[in-house]
Amino acid sequence: MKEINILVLDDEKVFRKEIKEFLDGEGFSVLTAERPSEAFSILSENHIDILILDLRLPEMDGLQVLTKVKEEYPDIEVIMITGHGDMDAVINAMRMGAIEFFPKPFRLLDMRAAIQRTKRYIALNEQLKEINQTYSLVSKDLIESIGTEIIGNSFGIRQVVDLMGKVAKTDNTSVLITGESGTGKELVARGIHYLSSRKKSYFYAVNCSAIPDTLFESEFFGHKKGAFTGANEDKAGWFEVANGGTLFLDEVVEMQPAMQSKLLRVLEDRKIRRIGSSVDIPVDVRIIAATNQDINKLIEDGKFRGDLYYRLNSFQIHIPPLRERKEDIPILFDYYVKHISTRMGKKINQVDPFIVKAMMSYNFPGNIREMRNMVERAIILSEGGRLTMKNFSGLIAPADSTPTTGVIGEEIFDLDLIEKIVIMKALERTGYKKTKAAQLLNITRQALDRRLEKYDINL
Ligand SMILES: Nc1ncnc2c1ncn2[C@@H]1O[C@H](COP(=O)(O)OP(=O)(O)OP(=O)(O)O)[C@@H](O)[C@H]1O
Repeated sequence: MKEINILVLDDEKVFRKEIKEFLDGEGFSVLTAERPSEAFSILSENHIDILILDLRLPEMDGLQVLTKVKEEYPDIEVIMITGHGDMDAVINAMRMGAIEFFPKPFRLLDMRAAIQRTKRYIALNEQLKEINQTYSLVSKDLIESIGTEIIGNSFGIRQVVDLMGKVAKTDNTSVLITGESGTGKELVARGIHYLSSRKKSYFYAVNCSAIPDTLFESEFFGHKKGAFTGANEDKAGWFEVANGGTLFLDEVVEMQPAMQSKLLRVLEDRKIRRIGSSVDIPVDVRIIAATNQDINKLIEDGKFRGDLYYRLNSFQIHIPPLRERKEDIPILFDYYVKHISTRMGKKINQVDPFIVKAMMSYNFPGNIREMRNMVERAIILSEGGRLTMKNFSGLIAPADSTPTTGVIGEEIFDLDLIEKIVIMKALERTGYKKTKAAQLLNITRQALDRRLEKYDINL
């Protein structure tokens, strides 16, 4: 742990001397100040981790000093020293972010224990900050808005984040985000919204595959009371709700052809009309659409309108699958282990290096979502602070972690291991559809289930 620098601000000379001698003797580096002005000049020139602050001071009181310190040096932890009967001030100080308080007189040993606690807290905070800064490609503000970080270091993901920032500078340009399931399409869409001038209005996400055909039109455009049976009152549609903001259309290719035409018209005219109404309502919405399907093929097959595609595709962002940016795998793994274990309050201090090795040769059909779920499950299963291959049942141990029996060099002779590898390959090829995988393996579905159980492969 790094050295801790302490500043003591107290107008009592004897107290300053006594506490400095004691804390120096405990190995801390200690500076002292008699008045707030002196303390602020020390703070401006030195790195201080902990401020021990008396409540009653000349020039300004301790609470005012606390407010100023928290504003100007938010990372400094403050331990308040109070007199007896200052309970209101203590409550205020704690509310304003003081970490501990001590009524005078107190035992120096108790102060040492409080500093040790604060030291551990500072170390934990720095660790968290490190996690947050490591390979996060977006700013702290954006992380707060979109609710998570965008982690990675590959050319592919850097390019995605770069395009996200560029298109966010435009106001109306429609965006089409393509990429397999779990690659982060919604995350990128949120990023565009919160980086853009529309960030103060709604980001409204709609999963087009989840809306029954009969409800599509009223959900998007709203309706007037009495427009159809069940329309008991006037209702705004999503275009109106998201007015001024961004409408994210996930799985856009699932829209019925009639709705596709209506969406195209809105994109062209920038106005909508509620069902049953004759009044046009202007809408100012950026559309971000996403799909994990081959949209060109759907156009060829007549399932998606080419003209709508060209309209949506003013700007395209393709997110490559995780298997095509393998250098992100160790980074994401590291991030999720730290992040999830901290969230669960479960300490992981030993990680089997074969896990990342196995992940590097795994295809991740479910991309980052699959990685996150895999790590979460493994941390739940882990025991004694150790993360081992046993906790990752879907992963095949790399050849050099398997027992020497059954393996010579690159060649595998262990029948069970061969069977497991072939089953995993068949599952990967068929997008983890068990019935199709069983057909490919030329066995029955029940036989596949038995083998999945035997090899402890959980899907
Ligand atoms: N680069 C990344 N860094 C950190 N987390 C990520 C990254 N990309 C995706 N995720 C996480 O992976 C999960 C899946 O992301 P998201 O829902 O955006 O994917 P999607 O492509 O929209 O999936 P689907 O096509 O199934 O809707 C989310 O929890 C998201 O936070």
